[in-house]
Amino acid sequence: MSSIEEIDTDETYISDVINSKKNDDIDDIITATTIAQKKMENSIFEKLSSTENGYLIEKKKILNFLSNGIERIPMSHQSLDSSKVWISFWILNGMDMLDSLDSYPSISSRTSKYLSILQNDDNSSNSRDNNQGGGGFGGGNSHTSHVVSTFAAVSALYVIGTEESYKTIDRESMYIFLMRMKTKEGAFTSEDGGEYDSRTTYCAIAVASMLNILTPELVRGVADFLLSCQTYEGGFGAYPFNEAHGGYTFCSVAALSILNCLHKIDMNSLHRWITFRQSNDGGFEGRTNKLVDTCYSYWQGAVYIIIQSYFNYYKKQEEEGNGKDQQQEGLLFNQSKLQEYVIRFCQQSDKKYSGFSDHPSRGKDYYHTCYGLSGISLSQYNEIGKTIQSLNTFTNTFEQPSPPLTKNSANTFIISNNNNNNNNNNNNNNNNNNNNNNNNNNNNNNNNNNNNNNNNNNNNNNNKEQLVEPVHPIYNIKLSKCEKGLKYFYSLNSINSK
Ligand SMILES: CC(C)=CCC/C(C)=C/CC/C(C)=C/COP(=O)(O)OP(=O)(O)O
Ligand SMILES: [Zn+2]
Repeated sequence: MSSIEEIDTDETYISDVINSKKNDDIDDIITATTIAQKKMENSIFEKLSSTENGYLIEKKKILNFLSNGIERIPMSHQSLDSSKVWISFWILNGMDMLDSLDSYPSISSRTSKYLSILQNDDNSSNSRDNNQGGGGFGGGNSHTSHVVSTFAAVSALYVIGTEESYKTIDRESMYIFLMRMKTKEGAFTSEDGGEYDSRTTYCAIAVASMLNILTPELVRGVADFLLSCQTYEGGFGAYPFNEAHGGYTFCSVAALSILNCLHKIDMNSLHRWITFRQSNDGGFEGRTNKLVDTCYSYWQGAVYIIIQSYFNYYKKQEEEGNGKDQQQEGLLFNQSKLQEYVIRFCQQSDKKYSGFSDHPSRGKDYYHTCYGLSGISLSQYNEIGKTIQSLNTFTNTFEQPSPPLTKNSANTFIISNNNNNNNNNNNNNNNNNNNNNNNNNNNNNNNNNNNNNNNNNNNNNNNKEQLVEPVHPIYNIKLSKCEKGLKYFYSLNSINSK
């Protein structure tokens, strides 16, 4: 994850940039971010001129990196002790997206057992009114429960997808825990006495929906809280009046989708905001005028899919009314450029290992490797939105999940060298993102992106081994594992809410 402090602002470089400043135009104002952006563009130019980095996902080496991490976490990660559960999820999910986890049954079983140790399921002193007690998962050994760690643990157990992993979860104590986290504002706190925001609220709602404990009592007031986080820019902040941010926009929009409340969002303003978040580098930025980062390939990418799925839902109804068949188009962002950013610029490989970094000149890590793969996956399946329409609660079909997309049935989109030539040309016309919200001329973005995608569509079916498994945009879990888990938990009795 990036922050201003992480940006290397060496003084010679800054003075070079300042000296090259020609006039007082507002676009020439120099900040830490504009300098970091310039540096990033330079490292992209270097990668473009070197033959080293190609367009292929180095699946075997990524698998080496991930499977090695489950055995031994490097010393550099020791500060992430409270994120052990997250590291488990990033690694397992990465392996699963490469369709390899199930060939390592011992890893799955050992991780299930490990995660069960992190669960605080002792409810002996619990009532829904007191503010201490059990339920949920902690982030590391002997840690108290945290809603975000709980989401990671439940997701990891879903990814493992065995009876052993499902049975690890104590739904009764989980429900008590989540109800205890609920605030009068309709949000959920992170832990007893902790902070609340759209991220902790998404985690609670996602967990409850995955475990079939999403009761009316639990969801009351939640949509209103999330809706109040939408900003004048169109994206969502962590809480009301906070700056719009990709991570929190994902949380709000994904949770509102689970709650079947997408129609209450100012969708045109959200769509406009997110359209400006794909930069000329191909990657997504999280906020206006900030750097692109690999992890937003998922956080923002998923929101694009949800928006598209929402628009398609209404379009479909309209077209069915007119007796027309629904045409499947490309996605609403430039799929080719996104894949190029992640694979060509942010894949960091040596002889044995490979993974993704946030920016082109940085080292790989498990977090960006997981979300890089998720983002690639979302951009490879043009019909993903159709699947979530039946998996999500537009039609309240949690009880009857539809068959997942498979590699064979999907209309896929994989980057190749040929695509890149097209893209370079398109990119000149496609003034995709000036990071400037005042620039209404850029409203043609989507058309350009769609044209670009459509030009490239189905050009590349010769390279199916470059596909990453399709993931669910709302849960970031492989569709087949999502369906399996939902079927299991929705075959159990729903929770007794009072
Ligand atoms: C389910 C779950 C846990 C969701 C979390 C979603 C979330 C909040 C993701 C944001 C991750 C991120 C790159 C933060 C950096 O913010 P920054 O302000 O340092 O970076 P910026 O410059 O890109 O804005
Ligand atoms: Zn990141």
